[in-house]
Amino acid sequence: MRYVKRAIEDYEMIAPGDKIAVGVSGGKDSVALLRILAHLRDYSHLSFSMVAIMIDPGWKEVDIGPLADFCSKFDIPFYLVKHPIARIIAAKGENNPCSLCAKLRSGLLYSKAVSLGCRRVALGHHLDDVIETFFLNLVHAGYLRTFRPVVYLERMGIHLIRPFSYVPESALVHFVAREGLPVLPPLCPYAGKTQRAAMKEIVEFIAQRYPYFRERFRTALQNVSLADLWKQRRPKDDHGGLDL
Ligand SMILES: Nc1ncnc2c1ncn2[C@@H]1O[C@H](COP(=O)(O)OP(=O)(O)OP(=O)(O)O)[C@@H](O)[C@H]1O
Repeated sequence: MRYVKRAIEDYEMIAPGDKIAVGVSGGKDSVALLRILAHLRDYSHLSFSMVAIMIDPGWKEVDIGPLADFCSKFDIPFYLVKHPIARIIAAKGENNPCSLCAKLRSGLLYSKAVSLGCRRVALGHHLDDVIETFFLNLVHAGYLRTFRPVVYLERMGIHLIRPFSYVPESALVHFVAREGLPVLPPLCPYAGKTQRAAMKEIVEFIAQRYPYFRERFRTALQNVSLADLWKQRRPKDDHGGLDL
């Protein structure tokens, strides 16, 4: 909770009167995010309201009952948006299904949020996601780049916020178990099989040797010595980072 509050403060993620849409996959991270934001809504000086939005891409049948009950218990309006993303991907014979699925899912999530009057969309990305994304971009695309705690999407007029940006994944695993939160089975057939899983192993390998690695990584992102980076390539040489 301390880390979440600090990230929210450091990056001014929540303003008085905000209505926040929480993107919920049913996985542990987004369910933990729902629980913690509901707690902050009810017991902190922050004054905001929230809704939960789940995009069902139609990979398989999922019983969302436990999640809907959980939302109702904590007074969080729950919206399920069904869209045949899985069918679209199968019809296209897509060779990068994760990227297309993520794009379509995000579009649906942001549009639903806007239609509900939400100008902030909260996502459950945590510190391990930040580090893994950095390494994915480094290794596969040759970029020093990862996602930010807050991003303004001008086209949609919304801020994406990532309140778990300072929180290591292990803390969320413990939190979810301790609170007995209702985590649904993965919606996605590719879960755990992506390139990200390989990066997870590498991050864990380094952290075993250097226990403060994750924390150091976070502070490093806030202490970039730009003057020591190399001369940048011209924009026409820019092939873009990985779409992660
Ligand atoms: N189907 C979905 N509907 C709404 N929001 C989603 C959905 N899938 C992912 N998100 C949002 O995007 C974030 C990152 O998605 P990702 O697929 O990387 O999930 P993850 O790291 O496995 O997290 P989680 O444990 O919440 O599934 C999630 O934490 C959630 O906020």
